[in-house]
Amino acid sequence: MIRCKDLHVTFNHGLATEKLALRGVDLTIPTGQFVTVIGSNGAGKSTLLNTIAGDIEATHGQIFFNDRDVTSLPATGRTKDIARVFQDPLAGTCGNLTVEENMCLAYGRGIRGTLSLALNSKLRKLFKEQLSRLNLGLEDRLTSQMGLLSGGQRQSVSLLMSALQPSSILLLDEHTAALDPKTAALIMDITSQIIEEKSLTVMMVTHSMRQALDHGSRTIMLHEGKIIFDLEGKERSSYEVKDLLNLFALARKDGEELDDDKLLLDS
Ligand SMILES: Nc1ncnc2c1ncn2[C@@H]1O[C@H](COP(=O)(O)OP(=O)(O)OP(=O)(O)O)[C@@H](O)[C@H]1O
Repeated sequence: MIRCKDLHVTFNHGLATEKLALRGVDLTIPTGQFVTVIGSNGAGKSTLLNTIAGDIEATHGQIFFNDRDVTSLPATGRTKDIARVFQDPLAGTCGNLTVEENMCLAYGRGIRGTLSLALNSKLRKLFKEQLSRLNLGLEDRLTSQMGLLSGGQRQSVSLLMSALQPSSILLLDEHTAALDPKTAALIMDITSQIIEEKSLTVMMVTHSMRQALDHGSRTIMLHEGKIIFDLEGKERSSYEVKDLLNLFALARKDGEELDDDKLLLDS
C-alpha cells in the first residue's frame, strides 16, 4: 500500500520563482492496485512520483509504504520497495555497461552484498529467458554495451530490469512516450504481464487518455498540484476518452486554453 497524507512540495521556497508543485495530495493506493495518473503539463505528476520515490523531499505531509512512514527516508532507502521506468530510455540504465551487467545490477538489488554478485551461467540463462520475451532478438546481445541499443530496446531492458528487482511498487513515468507505436504497444504488453506476475502496486503517468483508461483499475487526474478526479469501478468503466478530455476542459480556469496538445494528439 502507498499512502500520501496531505503531501505538499514547494520548489524555490521564498524566492520569486517559488512553485507550489503539490498542494495537499491525499491518496491511498491499496496493495496490488494499478493507478493511471493524468494531468496537463506542470500538473505535478512527475513531482508526485519523484516524492514517493524519495528523489524530492516533501515540504509537508507524510508518505507511508504499508504502515511504514518513509517520509524522511532518502531515495536509497526506498530502492528495495520501488522499481522505476522513466520516459528517457537513457535514465535508469548504465550506457557504459553491457546488457547483462545492467541486468545483474538490477537483480543484485534484492541480494545482500550486491557488489560481489557474479555473473554466472545460471544468471545468464535467466537474463536470456527474460529478454526473449521481448521478441527483439536481445537475448543474443547480452554482452552488447547498453549505450549501443536503440531507445526502444533500451527501454525494454529497463522494464525487464524492474521485474528482476524485489520491489513491490512500480512507478512508470511516461515510459512509452518516447517509443514508436509498435514498440510502445509491446512495452505496455510486457508491463501488464510483469505487473500481474508480481502483483505490483503501480502508478503510471501517461499523456495518452487511451492508455489511462485501458490499463489499471483506477485513474487519478492532477491539476495544479491537487487530485481533482479519482475514478474507479463502474464509473471508470463507463468513461470514454472524450469524457476524460471533458474533465480536462472542466479543470481549466475560465478562458484558459488547454495548453497540452499532446493530450489531444495521443487520445
Ligand atoms: N526542480 C524543480 N525546480 C523548480 N520547479 C520545478 C522543479 N521540478 C518541477 N518544477 C515545477 O513544478 C511543477 C510540476 O512539475 P511536474 O514535472 O511535476 O509536472 P508534470 O505534471 O509531470 O508535467 P509534464 O506532463 O509536463 O511532465 C511545474 O510547474 C514545474 O515547472
